[in-house]
Amino acid sequence: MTTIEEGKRSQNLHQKSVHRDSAGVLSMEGVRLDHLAEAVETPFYAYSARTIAGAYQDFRSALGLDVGVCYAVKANGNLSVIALLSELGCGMDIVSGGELQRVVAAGASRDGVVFSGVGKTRAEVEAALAAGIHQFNVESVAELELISAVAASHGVEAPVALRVNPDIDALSHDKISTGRKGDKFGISIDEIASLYPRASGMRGIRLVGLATHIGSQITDLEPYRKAYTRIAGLTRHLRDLGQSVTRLDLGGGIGIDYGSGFKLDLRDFASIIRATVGDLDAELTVEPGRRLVGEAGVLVTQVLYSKPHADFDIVVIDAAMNDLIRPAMYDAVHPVEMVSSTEGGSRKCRIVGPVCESSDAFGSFDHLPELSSGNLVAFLAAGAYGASMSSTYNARPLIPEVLISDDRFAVIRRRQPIEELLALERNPKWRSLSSRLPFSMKAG
Ligand SMILES: Cc1ncc(COP(=O)(O)O)c(C=O)c1O
Ligand SMILES: N[C@@H](CCCC[NH3+])C(=O)O
Repeated sequence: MTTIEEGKRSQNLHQKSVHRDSAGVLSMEGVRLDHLAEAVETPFYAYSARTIAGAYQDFRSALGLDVGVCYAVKANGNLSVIALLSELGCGMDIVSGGELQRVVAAGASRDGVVFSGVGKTRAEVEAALAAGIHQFNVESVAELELISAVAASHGVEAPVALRVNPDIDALSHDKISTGRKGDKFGISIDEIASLYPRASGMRGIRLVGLATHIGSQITDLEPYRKAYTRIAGLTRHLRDLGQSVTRLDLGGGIGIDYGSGFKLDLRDFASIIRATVGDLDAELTVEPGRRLVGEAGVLVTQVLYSKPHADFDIVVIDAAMNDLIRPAMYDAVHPVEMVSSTEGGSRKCRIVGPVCESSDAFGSFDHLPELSSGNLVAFLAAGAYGASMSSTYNARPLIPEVLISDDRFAVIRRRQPIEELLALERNPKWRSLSSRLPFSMKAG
């Protein structure tokens, strides 16, 4: 990932969800973002339904119909986004009971759900079994044993793939790499050959195959080639041992363009899949998140104040790290654009949010005009891991999300009224632990 000092303008505005209309105003599917900012108070996220659908179709046409696509819900779990992808035929990759509830509430098919994650609880396993999901991607022996016991106690079999840690460096940011030895994800590739036959004999387990996921925002195909080659070798080895391996889940992680002008070509990704695991006659699945929704979203925000310095201005906007944590957490830089283009020179600025942390900063930029109070700016490529990672730090309410489709918009998450949060804190309900409560009544 780029560092915070390398803030860029978007090199390919036309490839993104927004364009400049004839008046020079940033628009999404015919909706002017300045008009939207009058209808929905800033800051807010706006997503283009057409761009999300287009991103899904890109996967479909690159991979062909025989590779399943499960959307990694963590990237953007808004029900309208899940529903949009599900209606197009996309399956879902979840990592928590909450995401399962979201998928069910959005009306997505439960038999298209894959459940990943290192810390599935008994309650989550029970909920997923009751929902009849497609597959558990199991990340440890202890988790396998829990699923076995829970499924057997309910008299059902859990469809299980073992998530392999292939010990491959995805060459992405350290904090979002998941497939190196020592990362917390998956089961070491060295252990799988002995574990697989044991797992296939466990009660309550229907072992269907292998899964892997090496990291996120991957911009180099070689790690995929290496990881999938290892998975192919392992599959052949297991089959030589007489084991049945019918499904391979190849994970997600395909990167998007955050302003460099470069992103992986999905047809090259598809070629690697075909070259490595394509001849294994297995059901193949990929789990993209960011690549399906990232470029579809913008964060629209307003300048509050500008503080002039000798060489640059510190520009305080009304969005902050609690709304978009990626710059603070990964030193990521999202391309920024004025909503209304202005003629004239540029002035170096450092864009910061109002939160009381020095890391509440969005980057340094030198392509923008001198910014002043009331100017609208939009951070691009903010559809993934934006709203879904937001928080209420500094008692800032969660901001609205808006879906735009063909000249129309719908508010799909409203600004969270602080009163809702305050009610419980103001009136704590005291209870005694002496009475044993059923699980469903526990605090929470
Ligand atoms: C198991 C799993 N699958 C899929 C994804 C989706 O990743 P991305 O949004 O980078 O495609 C993630 C996140 O890294 C993940 O942990
Ligand atoms: N949250 C990360 C991606 C993590 C993907 C999930 N393992 C980001 O914003 O880039």
